[in-house]
Amino acid sequence: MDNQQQDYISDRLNVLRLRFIERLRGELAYLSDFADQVRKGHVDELALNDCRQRLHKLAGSGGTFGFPSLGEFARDLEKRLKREQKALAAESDGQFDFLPVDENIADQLELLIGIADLDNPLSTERERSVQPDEELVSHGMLVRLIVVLDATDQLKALPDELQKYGFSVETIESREGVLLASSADPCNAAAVLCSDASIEGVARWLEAHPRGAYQPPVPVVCIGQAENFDRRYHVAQHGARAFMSAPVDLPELVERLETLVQELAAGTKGRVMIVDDDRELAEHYCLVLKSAGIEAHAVSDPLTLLSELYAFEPELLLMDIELGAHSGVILARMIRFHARWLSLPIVYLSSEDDPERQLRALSGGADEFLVKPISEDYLIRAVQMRCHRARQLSELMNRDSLTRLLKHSVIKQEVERERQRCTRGDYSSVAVLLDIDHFKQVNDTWGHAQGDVVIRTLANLLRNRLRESDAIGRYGGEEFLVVLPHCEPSAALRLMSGILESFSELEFSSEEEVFHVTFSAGVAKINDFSAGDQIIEAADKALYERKRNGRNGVTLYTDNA
Ligand SMILES: Nc1nc2c(ncn2[C@@H]2O[C@H](COP(=O)(O)OP(=O)(O)OP(=O)(O)O)[C@@H](O)[C@H]2O)c(=O)[nH]1
Repeated sequence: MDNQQQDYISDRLNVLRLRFIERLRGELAYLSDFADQVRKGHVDELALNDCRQRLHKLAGSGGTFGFPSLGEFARDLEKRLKREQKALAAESDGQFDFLPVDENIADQLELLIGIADLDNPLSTERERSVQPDEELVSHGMLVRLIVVLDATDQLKALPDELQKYGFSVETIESREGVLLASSADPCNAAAVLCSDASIEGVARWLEAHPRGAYQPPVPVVCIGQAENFDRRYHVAQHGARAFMSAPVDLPELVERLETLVQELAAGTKGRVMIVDDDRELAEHYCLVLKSAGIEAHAVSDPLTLLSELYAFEPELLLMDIELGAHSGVILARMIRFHARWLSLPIVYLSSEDDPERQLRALSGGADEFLVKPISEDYLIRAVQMRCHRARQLSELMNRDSLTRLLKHSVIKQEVERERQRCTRGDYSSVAVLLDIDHFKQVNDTWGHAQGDVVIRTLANLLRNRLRESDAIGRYGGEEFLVVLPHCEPSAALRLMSGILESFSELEFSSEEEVFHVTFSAGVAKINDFSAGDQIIEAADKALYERKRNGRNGVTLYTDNA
């Protein structure tokens, strides 16, 4: 997010605060009038309920917009009113139009009005948070690594080797003066690689380049000979996230880097829907989350909740408990009627702070409670953590454990979904089926474990070389299926030929012997077919054709393939 967007968010937050103050004036006038009615004995059940709901809203939003004491006072008064309401209902048994509300409530309301100093809200100024540069941390795009070279030469060959896997690699010297004076900015790197001898200097260098408020530190991967506990402890103490023994096993290192890169990207992202009938508050939360790079969407009308869920597909739902005439607890139960949303984490964001009532509300189908008012910092971190966990769970369900690519059934569905999308949008998309050549021979010669390394390496290479919008799945044992939206077959052929060449150049080693592996691919234009299965069948025919005519190449499906 650039400075302009951050400024826009700050301006919008200010507008919302001013709007809240305007609304607060109206609310206070209402409460003052209500206090009069209490003194005159002119309060009925409906009015009492209305007043309690207004206090509930103030309790939730006061602190957020710079009036924390007012919020707290409103919360206490709301509880008081709730008790009063219960007692009066039991006493009157519905016999009277007006309820004999305790005059002390009127006194309390007047006190509340007195503490609301509308001209002096507390500052809710926020720090400008620095956003992760998505291009450099997310999968499918150029991932930037920094290799810190030193006299030990342990990392000398790494830059060239890592570039073959599709990483963009920058090198710098480890000598402290050079490192600190270097123009290389580690903040935008997905990882820093160094030897164990350089770890202290690297740690100091990273300290001099702190990342943004809500970003995890740049992961450091340390490579060295340190076999003993003390050395490894020293490396961990200086912040290394991974340690690998030299000489480094390249596919293992690439895999570790891939995991770190994905964790880094996943840790800061998120897709959240906020349901709150208080429009300003909902928009405020949205803006706060957006300022930290989280996608957020606000819904104020419970009637549109389900359709908005399907349209936005959130990873997390934050919902108020009292939504005017509707209850968040019942809405949570309704959401669970739909199998699609059974695993959606639902968190109540409410001013309800009574643990007993919170527990009762949770039994309705939600997972957790966050109590309003909530600080911006806490909201962002809480959402980031929960989205991260939700994504981990969904990855477990949808991803293959060996390669972390989409599972067979998921990638198959993706082909059909893309067919529908590109037909609707009238653009060209492509599906590619890839199969490793003579893979049985690889297993037979080098062993099954080495065969697994080859499969994982091709998965990593595909992840690095394809766009984030592309879908990559493990279709079978050594077979991969890729969906390339917005892509012409000619471009897919060029792209696959490039990946094919890189893959054939990679060196695998077993028992000191080096071997190379190739793959073949079949390409089909998605738009040419009326069902997903036909597309996969066509790509498979093209792949078979390729295998027949000499492997290590790409073939486009044509009617006579
Ligand atoms: N190591 C390993 N091997 C697997 C895995 N899944 C499938 N295989 C093996 O992959 C091999 C596929 O062999 P074939 O289908 O005969 O094809 P191929 O040897 O690749 O020959 P061509 O496709 O004609 O080039 C079989 O030996 C499977 O046992 C896996 O997860 N790990």
